[in-house]
Order: sequence, then C-alpha cells, then structure tokens
Amino acid sequence: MEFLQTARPRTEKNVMNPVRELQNHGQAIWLDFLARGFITKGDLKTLVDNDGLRGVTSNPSIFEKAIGSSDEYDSAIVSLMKKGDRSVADLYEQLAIEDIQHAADVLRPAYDRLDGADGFVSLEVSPYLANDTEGTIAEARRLWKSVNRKNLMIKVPATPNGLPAIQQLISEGISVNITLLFSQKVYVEVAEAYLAGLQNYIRNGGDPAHVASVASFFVSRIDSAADKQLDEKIAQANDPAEKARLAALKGKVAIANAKLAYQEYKQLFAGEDWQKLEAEGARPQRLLWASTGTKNKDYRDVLYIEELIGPDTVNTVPPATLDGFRDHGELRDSLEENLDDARQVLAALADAGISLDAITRDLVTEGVKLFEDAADKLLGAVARKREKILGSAIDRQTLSLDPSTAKSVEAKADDWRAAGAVRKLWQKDKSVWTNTDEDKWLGWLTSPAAELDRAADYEDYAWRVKKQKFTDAVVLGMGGSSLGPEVLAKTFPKAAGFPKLHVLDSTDPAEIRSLEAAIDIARTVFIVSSKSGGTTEPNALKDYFHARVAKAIGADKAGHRFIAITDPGSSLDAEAARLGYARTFHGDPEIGGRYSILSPFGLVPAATAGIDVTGLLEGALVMVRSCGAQVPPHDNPGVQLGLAMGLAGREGRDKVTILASPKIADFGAWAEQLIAESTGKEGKGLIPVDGEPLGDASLYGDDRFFIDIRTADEEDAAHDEKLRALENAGHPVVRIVMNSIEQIGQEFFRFEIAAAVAGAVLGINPFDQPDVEAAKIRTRELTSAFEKTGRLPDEEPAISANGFDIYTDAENARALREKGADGELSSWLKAHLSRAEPGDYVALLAYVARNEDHIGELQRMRLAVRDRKKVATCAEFGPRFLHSTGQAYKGGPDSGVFLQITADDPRDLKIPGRKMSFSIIKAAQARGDFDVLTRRGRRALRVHLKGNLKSGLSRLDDAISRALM
Ligand SMILES: O=C(CO)[C@@H](O)[C@H](O)[C@H](O)[C@H](O)COP(=O)(O)O
Ligand SMILES: O=C[C@H](O)COP(=O)(O)O
Repeated sequence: MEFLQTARPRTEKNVMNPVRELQNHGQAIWLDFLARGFITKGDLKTLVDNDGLRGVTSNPSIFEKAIGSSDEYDSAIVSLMKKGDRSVADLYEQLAIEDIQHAADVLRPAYDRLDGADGFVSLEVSPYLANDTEGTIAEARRLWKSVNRKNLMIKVPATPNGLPAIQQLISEGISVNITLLFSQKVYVEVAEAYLAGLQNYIRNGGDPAHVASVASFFVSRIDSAADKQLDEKIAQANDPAEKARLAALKGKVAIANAKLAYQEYKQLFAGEDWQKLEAEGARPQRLLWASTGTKNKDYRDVLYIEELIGPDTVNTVPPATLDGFRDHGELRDSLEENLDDARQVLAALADAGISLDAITRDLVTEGVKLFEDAADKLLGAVARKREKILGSAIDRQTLSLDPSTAKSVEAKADDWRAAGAVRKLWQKDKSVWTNTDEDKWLGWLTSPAAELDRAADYEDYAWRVKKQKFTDAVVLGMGGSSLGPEVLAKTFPKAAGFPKLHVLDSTDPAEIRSLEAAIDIARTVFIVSSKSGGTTEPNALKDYFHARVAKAIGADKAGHRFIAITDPGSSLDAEAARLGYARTFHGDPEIGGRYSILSPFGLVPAATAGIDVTGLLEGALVMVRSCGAQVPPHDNPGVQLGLAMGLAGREGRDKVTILASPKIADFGAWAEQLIAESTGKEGKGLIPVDGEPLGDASLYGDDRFFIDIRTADEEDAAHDEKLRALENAGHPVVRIVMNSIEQIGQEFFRFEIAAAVAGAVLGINPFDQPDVEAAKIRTRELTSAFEKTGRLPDEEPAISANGFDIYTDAENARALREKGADGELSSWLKAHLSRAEPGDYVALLAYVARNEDHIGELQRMRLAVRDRKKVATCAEFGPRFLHSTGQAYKGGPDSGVFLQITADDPRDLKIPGRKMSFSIIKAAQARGDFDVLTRRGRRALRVHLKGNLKSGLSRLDDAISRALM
C-alpha cells in the first residue's frame, strides 16, 4: 500500500508529526482499514509506533476489499480447508477473527500502557442482523468469545433493533462500538443505552473499568447527501442571493451536525448520574468520527479531521486520509469553535426545506444496505474460492441458458440478493413462498447435519443388520419413501456381507410376486416406510409380507424381521410396537416425503444395505454449505438451478428433461417426483421428463429445459455432441458432473433447494400435494364401496371390443368422437394423440408390473409419440407415479394428454385379513386417478387391455404406431 511507504520513521525531522500531535488535543487517531499482509508485515505496528495510532476499525466493506477483492487470503483459506470443509460464512469469520486478533495483539501494548483507555480493535456483527436484536446479541457474544481479546470492541449498528442489543451487551461487560450513527437524536439514545447498560453491569457486580465504548458518528456521508439536495435546490432557485445562501451550506452540514453531537456528549457525560458511574471506574463513551474520508474532491482531503479536533474523541480514518494529514494536516482545537454557526447551518438547511432527520434516517437504511452489499460481495467471493479449493470434491454445475432465460435468472438473482431471500429461506420464512405453512416443512434444510450427529446409531444399526446375515432387504413404501431408497439401491453396488436392497412400491400382483420370488423370505428384512403411516400400499404390503414371513419362520418371530420408519405417533408407529418390530426409526414431522432422503427415510435403507451413511451425509453437507444461507444467489448452485428451472418454466420451458447417465440412471425418478410434486399445482408448475433418451435437436419443441447429470468417468462423446446441438439450437442446458456416485448426497440436496426455489419463483407452496390427496380420497371412496358391496362400482366403457375396452368421461368421449374415434383402438388413439399440440406432453400411465419388458414396451410407445409429434413424453407406472408426477399431471398446467393403460391381472393376490385384494386396490387406484384427471377437465383416455398382457401391450404399441401415421 502506497500510504505505508509514507509512514516515516521517527526522526528529529518529523517529531512534529501532525497525526501524533492529535493526542495533544485529546483526540485519538484510529485506522479505518485492515488487511492481513498489512499486519503481518509490520505496517500496522509502524503506524502505532510512529503515528501513535491507537485503534483499528473494520467493517464489511473493509473485509470485502481485503478478502474478497484480493488473493491475499487464498493460502489462508486453503489452510483452513485442509482441516476440513466449512461454510462460507465460517471461512470468512475465521479469517476476520484471525486478523482482528493479530491487530488486537499489535495494539495490546498501547492498551496496557493506557490502562485500557484506548488501543481497541473493532469487529462488526453481520449486517444481515441489523434489524434483529436477539441475533445481534447472540452473534456479538459469540464473536467476543471467539476473538477473546480484552481490547476488542464489537460493532453494533445504531438501528432501532440495534439499540436494545447495545444496552444488553454493555450490561454483560462486552465493549461495543456503535456504528452507522448519523443523527444527534439517535446518538442520545445510544449514549443512554450505554449508561443504562453500565448501570446494570455494575449492579451485577461487574467492574466498569473493563468496559469501553465508542459511538461512531458518521460524517462525510451527511455532506454527500445534504450537498446533493442543496445542488438540486440551487438548480431550482432563480434568485442569485438564494443560490449563494444555499451554496454556502455545502460541505458544512456534516461538521455542524458532529459538533452539536459533541455538545450532547458533554452534557450526557457530566452531571450527577455520570459522576456516580465515573466514581465506580466507568469510562465515558467517546464520540468517534467515522466516514471521515473526503468524498468531494473540491473539499480539503483532511477536512473531516481538521474541523473535528477536540478532547475525548476518536477519529478513525482511511489510509489515504491518514497519509494526507501526516503530510499537511493542520492542528487546532476546532470541535467547539463557532457553535452558533453550526446551529445556524442546520437551521438554514431546515429553512431551505431540507430535512436532516430524513437524511439521517435514510443514511441508516442505506448504510445497512451498503454493508449488506459488501458482505454479499465478500461472501460470494469466498464461496468461489472455496469451490475452487474443493475441486472435484464438489459436483460441478454449469448453466448454459438461452439469452432470455439467462437474463431473467440474472435479474431474479439480483432481486433475491437485494431481498436477502436465500437467508430468509434458511430462516424458514414462509414469505419466500405463499405465506401459508411452508415454515413447517423445512426440516430437510438441517437434517443432513442433524443426522450426521446420529451417525453412530446408524453404524451400530448397520452392524446389527450385518450380523443377521440377511440376504435381502425390502423397502415397502411409496413416493418419497421409496424413490430415494431406490436410487441408493440402483446406484450403489451390493456391499459385501449386507443384504441386497430392493424397493417395492406397487400394488400390482405380478410385481409383488416377482419380488417375492427374487428374495429368500426367511432371510429378508422388511423396512416398512411411511411417514404418515396411513398410506394404503405399504400397509397392504406389510400385512402381506408379515404373513409370508410368519409362515416361513413362525408368527412369534415374524415381527423381528421388520423395521419401521415413520413419523412419531403414526398408526404405523403403534402397529410396529404391537407387532414387535425389531426397530422403529422416527422421521421428522417437518420433512415431507419427497424431501426425506437425507433423513431416516433414506438413511435407514442405506445403512441396511451397508452404504456408508456418514460418507453420504458428509457429501451432502458439502452441497449444504455451497447452498448455505450466506451464499448469495449468484454463487449458490441450488438457488441458481431453482431460479433457472422456475423462470424457464414461467417462460414456457416447463418440461424439465432429466438426462441421467447409466451409473446414476435412477436419479431421474427421484428428481422427477421432487420437481413434479413440489411445483405442479394450481395450474402452474414444471413437468419433469425422465427416461426419455436424448435425441436429435429437431425432436424438441421450445418447451424444454434440459438437465444432464453424470459422473466424471462416464465419457460419452456422442451424447455430448447431441447436448451441444441442443445448446446451439437455443435450448437451456444444465450440466452437472459428479465426481463419483459417492457424492450423490450433494445432488439430493442441490435438487431439494432447487425445487424449493423454483416453487418460490412459480408462486406456489412447494411442500403440499393437494391433487395427490384428491386422488387418494377418490380411491378411498372406491375401496370403501368395495368393502361394503364386495365389488367396485360399475363403469361403462365408451367402447368394448375384442381385446380392449376404452373408458373416458362424456366430455372426452364427445371430443374424441368428433375427431374420428370409432370402433378401432387406433382411431381413439389417433384422435387422442392429435390433441397434443406443441408445448403439450403425452403421458403413458400404465398400471402394470414395472419390469424390464414393460419398461421397454412403454419406452417404445413414448418414443414413437415423441418422434412423430415432437412433444415431451412421460412413461409412468401406477400406482407408483401417483405419489410422484401424479400431482403435476392433475394439478399442474393443463398441457397433458394422458393415456392410462390398465389390464386384467391374470392372478390376483390376497391381502391377509382384508376383503380387498391387491388387484382391487390397483383397479381402485387407477380409477381414482382417472376420475380426478377427468374431473379436472384433463385430456384423458383409458385403454383396458383384456386377456394376455404381453400381446395386449404389443397390440397397443401397434395401434399407437398406426395412430401416428
Ligand atoms: O463505523 C466505523 C468505525 O467505528 C467505521 O469503520 C465506518 O464503518 C467507516 O468509517 C465508514 O463505513 C466509512 O464510510 P465511508 O467513508 O465509505 O462513507
Ligand atoms: O411421497 C409420499 C407418499 O405419498 C407416501 O407417503 P407416506 O410416506 O406418508 O406413506
């Protein structure tokens, strides 16, 4: 720094150093600057020795310049990160604390020599807490403890919420520097808060000699604001005398304001009350002139030092001003000169119609904002540095957006930054969304850290599972409870010595049988997973498999082969206790199913399968930190993804097409339910498209938003080529590269934040699922009818033919007949598919066993539709999708064309103790689903395949091909 070179050694020649001379006028000079090298290279000490510098102040802008806008701290950040990853806020704070400690140590000899009267270093609480009394108190206490230096002052702003914090902190013996102080009136309140705090401290036995305080009264900013208004008045005035009167006030207001504040000081720290405190050893709270660098080049560079010299005051100056004063500063006791003039300046300002009260009020708000801006810039820079150091330990995300989406994302990120929306999200502030009950559904934000604290329990549980030598573990659950564990089961290889993990989320008798055939029932552990405990499918499956296990190993032991994961107090909780389950894990009622993967709903299946739960959570925590409260939207990967998805969706690119590489192929099914169920409601939302193989750019409409996710070692040049073609064609493409599957926890969390943010952008509550509930209610009506009558209510097909029946409601039937639907299956399909316009999507909803063959059939059909109609396609299996994309299909935008596929079940499966069989439940679910779709006025057609399913599906495939001709 240039000014340092001008700090001359003490010689005979410069004995009359004006800076040092200030002491003789009772004023202490502090430095409004700090940087690491400046301390470590001894420059601060030089100023202390040569200029008699007696203190240092810091603020968010100073740290932003030091840490954010330089590489001076990069090696220190690397060293901190070597001890382990930490949050961006933590990294900044650690660096700041170290600097403050070093500076305090340099000033400590002065502090000791002056018996604690001076030699202070100030560290400011986060500007984000400026309107939060309790938060300020807590942070000040924490910083006071962490810095652990007697000559520290904690800076607290003089906002309405800062004032009570000041009093409280002083009463705890914490030295406070009150910043952002502009008004005389507020200054009096600040001084009173100090005095009241001191009285409390003494009353509680504290020694006031250990407590110090300064009131940082801002100067130059007042002139900048007042001069601006004066200039406007001058421009408007016609009378030259009036212009001259106004011009004479320029550059005078700030000094007049400060001088009069000093007069208040003299009164406040005189009189009996003060004398009593003083007798106890209390120190006055000195006025400190801050913001004393001259802003207007027409004014003398040392104006705000020369005009404010007086006893028992401090002036904290930026380096250039210090240099200037050392070079050409002139000393006189100016502070109490011409006080009447000062009063007249303020009176004339008021006469001119300029309100100093309004100026000072605005300056506080603006001051907080400026510090927030600086903190955002600083934390954004630290976030980027952290990410760079993490290297491949953090999954890479790049957004390649079309210009329109890119512009919207940039603008929205600016809005979010200005509104502190990321912090609000983390503070569980429901105003980020629709102000309903979103605050009750944000437990997933903190679950990775909370669960890591329970890692030992998961390890112990895993050890016990291993000891049992199970061959298989089967999760019985739906939606959030099944799709997360399924990603784990399909992504991670089987761990030696642990059971193979399966997931069963179907009521299809053939699928249940096929699972049963794949396991050794006598050596299997079942995990019944239901947050509510009341979900039909896991309950039926639990009853079925309990009976099967009882048959295999005896009724008395059957319960021991079952584990429950459920919210406390649910019916499953009670049932598990009654049946003697081996263990019940409780979920957090503040985490919805689709956000529950990093809670027991995902972690128990993981531990059961021998997956490293600690590693999974530690991985997730890397992304938690990257998406943290203090990471501004521009540098926050989850927020960026959410803003991009939400905004692109709002602009019509609402088909979020997920391209997951082979190693993590199943991730899309989890992400699909998260995105669809979170956003698809109230006629708005995103329609995720999973499992649609990447095709030529010409196959896609301008309603697509692509997310490509893969692991680093899965090179695929052909795929990359196609992606580039999409980009070149103007489609938004997000690329996520995971270093390895072990880092999948990061992706769960990134997508959770993204879904929540997209929900905010879309203006919906991302944590409810009203239309899933509607389908459940309708299904329940049908199953209760079955319980009463022994059969499901009759339904009338639109046509019944050899091999198939067609069902739909009257409105759809009329519309389709108008389009040529007759007795042929293909005519109905043709009429139906012809309703899919650009921007629509076609969803095949098959209530058949989900197996390789059927997946293949559905894929063939969907691709035929996509390639011919150039619309997005979804291929889903019921009832599983009901707990996932089913929400968006019914509640989201009315752009779906639905083809429901049902079939005769060749063999049903009974559920012990129930009248209903699995086949009946599945039929009721399909009808409940279809009824809600048609009641919502959606374009829906149901084809019921009769007889042999294989040939039925191939007939359907064939009919679709013909319909598309
Ligand atoms: O409040 C204190 C000291 O207590 C200062 O660090 C204060 O923040 C600075 O003087 C001002 O922020 C600098 O303001 P300005 O020169 O940018 O207007
Ligand atoms: O995604 C959630 C499913 O609807 C299942 O709910 P549950 O966990 O309460 O059984």
